[in-house]
Amino acid sequence: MFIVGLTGGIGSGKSAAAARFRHHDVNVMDADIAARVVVEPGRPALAAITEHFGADILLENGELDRAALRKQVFDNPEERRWLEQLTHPLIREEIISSLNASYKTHSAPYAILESPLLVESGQVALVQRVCVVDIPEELQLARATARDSNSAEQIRKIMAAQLPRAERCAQAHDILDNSSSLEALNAQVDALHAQYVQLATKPE
Ligand SMILES: CC(C)(COP(=O)(O)OP(=O)(O)OC[C@H]1O[C@@H](n2cnc3c(N)ncnc32)[C@H](O)[C@@H]1O)[C@@H](O)C(=O)NCCC(=O)NCCS
Ligand SMILES: Nc1ncnc2c1ncn2[C@@H]1O[C@H](COP(=O)(O)OP(=O)(O)OP(=O)(O)O)[C@@H](O)[C@H]1O
Repeated sequence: MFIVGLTGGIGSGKSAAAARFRHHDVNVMDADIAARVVVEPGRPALAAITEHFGADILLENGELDRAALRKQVFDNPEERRWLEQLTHPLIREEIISSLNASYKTHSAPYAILESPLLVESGQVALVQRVCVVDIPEELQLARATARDSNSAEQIRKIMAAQLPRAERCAQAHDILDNSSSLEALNAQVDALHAQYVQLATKPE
């Protein structure tokens, strides 16, 4: 299966680009969803997180208190690394099984793995090509702050835990410039889609 990794920092426009790929009936697998599945109640990872951080890290209904954990890990790089060494291998397994389960459910001849940490987590090994959604960091901060309940300070901390813009772009085969309108982004996605269809169907 030809898989394109779609990455970019928080608020760069991955979901917006993914929506346009879906419009072309491309199977898009979202790593953030896999990351939520592996910490659902009953999963071993949630028990390990509760043991490490204490029962206060759970909501009354037994689910993970994501806001509480977000605060813990983005204020403290050591705790973040602890969480990542626990969850990243599980997220990777979840991505592989979801991609296998959804194989051939869409008409496009390739799939997309949408992941904010494609490079940082090593998920890049699962894909044949890397597409980066790129915007200047100030715009990233402005869009992410406008969308989320997170403060600008919190978004800055999350950005600091991700690859710097230049390093991420250096990994890219393709770059989607999302610094202007959604129409401009969509036009770039349409062009890349045509290219990916060709790449995925060309004879070996
Ligand atoms: C800390 C948690 C509980 C916060 O949950 P919350 O619902 O507030 O955020 P959500 O999961 O939707 O992530 C929002 C964005 O934060 C960024 N982000 C999340 N985890 C990380 C991380 N470890 N390092 C850098 N950025 C991250 C990404 O841009 C992501 O899109 C959660 O992000 C988490 O479990 N992170 C560790 C797992 C992970 O690395 N996930 C990223 C996908 S592989
Ligand atoms: N070209 C654009 N013009 C204006 N707003 C945009 C544009 N692209 C995306 N946005 C807005 O910016 C915010 C971030 O975009 P989006 O959710 O697609 O980013 P993301 O990379 O998926 O973020 P995250 O990693 O946090 O999930 C959203 O509110 C979205 O509507």
